[in-house]
Amino acid sequence: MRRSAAPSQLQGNPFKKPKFISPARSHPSPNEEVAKLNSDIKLFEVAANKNNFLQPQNDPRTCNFNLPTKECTKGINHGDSYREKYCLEASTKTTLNLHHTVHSAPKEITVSKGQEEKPDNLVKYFSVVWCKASKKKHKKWEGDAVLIVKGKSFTLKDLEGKDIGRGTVYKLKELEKIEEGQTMMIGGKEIEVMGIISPDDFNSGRCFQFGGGCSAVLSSSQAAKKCLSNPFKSVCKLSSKENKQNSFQNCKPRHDPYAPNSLVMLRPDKNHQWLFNKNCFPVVDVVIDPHLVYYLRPHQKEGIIFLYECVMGMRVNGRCGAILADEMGLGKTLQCISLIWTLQCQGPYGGKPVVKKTLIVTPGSLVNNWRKEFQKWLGIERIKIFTVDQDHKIEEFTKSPFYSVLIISYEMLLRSLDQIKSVKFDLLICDEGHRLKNSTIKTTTALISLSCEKRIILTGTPVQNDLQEFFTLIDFVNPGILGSLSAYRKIYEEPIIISRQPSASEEERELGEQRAAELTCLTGLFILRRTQEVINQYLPPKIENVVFCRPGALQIALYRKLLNSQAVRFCLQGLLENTSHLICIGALKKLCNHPCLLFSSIKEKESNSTWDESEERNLYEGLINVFPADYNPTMFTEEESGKLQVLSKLLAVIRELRPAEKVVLVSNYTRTLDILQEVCKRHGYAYTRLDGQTPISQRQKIVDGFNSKYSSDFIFLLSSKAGGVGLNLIGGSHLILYDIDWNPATDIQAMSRVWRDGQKHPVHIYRLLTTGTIEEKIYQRQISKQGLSGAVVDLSKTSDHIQFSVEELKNLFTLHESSHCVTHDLLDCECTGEHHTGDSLEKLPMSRNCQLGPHQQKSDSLKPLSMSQLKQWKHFPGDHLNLTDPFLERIRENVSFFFQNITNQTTAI
Ligand SMILES: Nc1ncnc2c1ncn2[C@@H]1O[C@H](COP(=O)(O)OP(=O)(O)OP(=O)(O)O)[C@@H](O)[C@H]1O
Ligand SMILES: [Mg+2]
Repeated sequence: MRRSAAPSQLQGNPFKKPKFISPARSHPSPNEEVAKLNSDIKLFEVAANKNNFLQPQNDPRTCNFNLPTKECTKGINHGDSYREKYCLEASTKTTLNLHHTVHSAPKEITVSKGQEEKPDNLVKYFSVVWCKASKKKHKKWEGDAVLIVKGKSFTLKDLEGKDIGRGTVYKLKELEKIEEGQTMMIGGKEIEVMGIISPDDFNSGRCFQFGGGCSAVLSSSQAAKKCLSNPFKSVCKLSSKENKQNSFQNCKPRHDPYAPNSLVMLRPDKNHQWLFNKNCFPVVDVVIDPHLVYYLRPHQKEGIIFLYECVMGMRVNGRCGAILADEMGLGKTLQCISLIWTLQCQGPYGGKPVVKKTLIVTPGSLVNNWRKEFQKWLGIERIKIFTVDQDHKIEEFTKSPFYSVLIISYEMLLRSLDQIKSVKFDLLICDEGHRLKNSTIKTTTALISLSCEKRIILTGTPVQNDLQEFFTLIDFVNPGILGSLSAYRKIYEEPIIISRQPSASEEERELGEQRAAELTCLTGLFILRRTQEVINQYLPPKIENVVFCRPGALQIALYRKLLNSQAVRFCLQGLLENTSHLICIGALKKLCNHPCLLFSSIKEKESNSTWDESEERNLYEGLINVFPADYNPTMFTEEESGKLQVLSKLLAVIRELRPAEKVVLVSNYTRTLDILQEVCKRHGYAYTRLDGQTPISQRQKIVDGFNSKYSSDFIFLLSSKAGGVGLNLIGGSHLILYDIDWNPATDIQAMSRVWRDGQKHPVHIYRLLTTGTIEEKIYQRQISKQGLSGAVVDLSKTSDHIQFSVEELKNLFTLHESSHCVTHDLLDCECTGEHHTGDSLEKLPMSRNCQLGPHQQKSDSLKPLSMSQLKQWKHFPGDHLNLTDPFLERIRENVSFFFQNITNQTTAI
């Protein structure tokens, strides 16, 4: 009879475990087994030589599929349904460990206890698998059970202790000679005997799913609660000598793998066992704490499985690194916390915890956010975390065995590297890890020098846009996997870059594409990126507006004067130094924010002793005369800046229409924030502020204060570059980007602070741009192809890194005074700017540039828009008659044009 695997073979049968023999010994002939394993290892080598690091899988749960080279590139962006999809496309050759088990317990089986036969000397116990008696050829074992035999009578109990059969046999002999491997019909069921259970195991209840020392049989939720309230009791406690002796018998999953919705990790295959289970411990299911599973989103469950398989070395032979590059706000923190908590209490071999100490390195402003997230999901008792700050020195952690997780900022890590090296960390997590992209920078070298093998990088920005940086990140998590840097350059980087040149031949193009596909295939095994869409359904609507604000009269006059300056003219003739254009750009940007910023700048420079020789002289000459004679920058007015006027009205209307809602106000400049702060004061708006000067230790307090429903703060002033990365500002539901950055990633980072999990209100985002000015040009650059090439996703990149041709500079240094919206003029839109309701943007394929090839380009969502996508947004001039949005209605007077897009639209906004 051919049977499909029984649950015990799939998931582990606790009472089979005492009989477990490691793969190397389980075979009747050890030599044969070794020979087989060796051939497997050779297979790996061949695969590795072909740059294929996939492991063969013998686990029946494995989904097999071939990876067609071209399709491989998609693997890097696993969608929510990737397992399912690939499983359906099953074939038999190569295998990816894209499998996990989410069980639903059979409903009809209920928990019962105390029904055991009273054991006496004649009683024997067996672990069995069973199925209903049938004459079918292909039968399927239906479950594991315990067979209790007493004289001529028998009882069959399922793993929750419930009787599923009982009776007597006619011949005593039948029951007397039961042995392992035997199949027999009993009480209308066919059974196969898997092993003998000791009376001790039966009596203690250990042979049952939930049996504890006291043989209490709990329902799954009770069991989960029990584990949670005593996190260190169960598996972790089995370290005393006495307990060790029993540990083989005691090994069972910490949580019920069969409970409804349980999240069970992949069981290690033979090769993994061969490599990592030298002590031949029984294999135990690793089950995510049901308390956490309850909260996890589907993509987060997938993410945890992915991280688990990576760090356990199950995905790539012998490599334990992973990059979780989920877009911002997808809950990378929770996924890591779930992983840490799991590995700290469980392991596949004998249930022994895999990880004792974890090191989390994160930007300073997020140190306390991590602590908060640990507390949010696990409470304060389950896991002892230590955060390093001014009041908590690292020595406290190194000297105490009490803490299992250390959270430290990158800066502090450098300062205390020696102490950190003295601790053995089993897991290293680098949050916002894109900052490790350069292997020569100190932080990266410091982290590389740590001996920890299991390494995870978390980043919200895609990592494959710069191939050099890509190598560094990959090589950090899985050292050596791409070979040496020089080989990598030759094999991948050069052909890929050449293939992207417009002048590339067909042959070069094809080669580049294939290499890119291969590289993606290879690294896709341990890089996971999901896009914002996976959580859209949990988020409220997002109303995104690009608001083109008319410049004030003083702004226009000053703008004209600046463009006529000698400095700008020289720039356009290519006559000035490399950086001169940056000074001109800087001045124009200041002016757009508010003329008083420019005024202060000029005054500052003038008072400087080097003024006469300074480059600014050519730019600022005569400018001061354009300001009114008695101009006082501290007495600035709102009318002097188009954007400030709009902002002021916007704040007023939000206050009026949504008095309970709060606003995050973002600028990249501290001086601009000063002005915005002054506006808050003048209008009596309560505010709070976080910028580069805010001490790290204060930051989380400020964030928490603002997010609290009891806070009276109306406005959160945020310098996005200084500390916006990774922050959760869900207390605010309106976000105003007061100025624009060259790098769309900076703006996207800022915008993602409010539209994230936990947000209760519809989110309104306003991006303010001054009509016809450099701000529009920067925006166009962000959304046009040119803007995407290179500087897109790197937060450290600014205009300093962007090269401009004279032609581009000419365009930058032009003021379009008569246009309502130059950006719209460029869109090639049929509408006359009257009112255009584009298709919903969600329907359109989005693109984000990536050096790894065209196949990548249609997958992401939190990305800079392209021009054609913007065209699909609703757009209309400020004087349009039927503005349905009450907020826009109130600011229209100072606005020349709007673009609007709504995500997750519902009727109530
Ligand atoms: N399953 C969930 N249910 C409810 N809230 C969640 C869930 N997962 C995450 N969150 C919350 O969502 C917010 C964003 O999560 P998190 O900070 O981990 O995002 P992230 O992926 O690290 O984003 P970023 O790249 O911006 O740092 C947090 O407040 C977190 O507590
Ligand atoms: Mg984060």
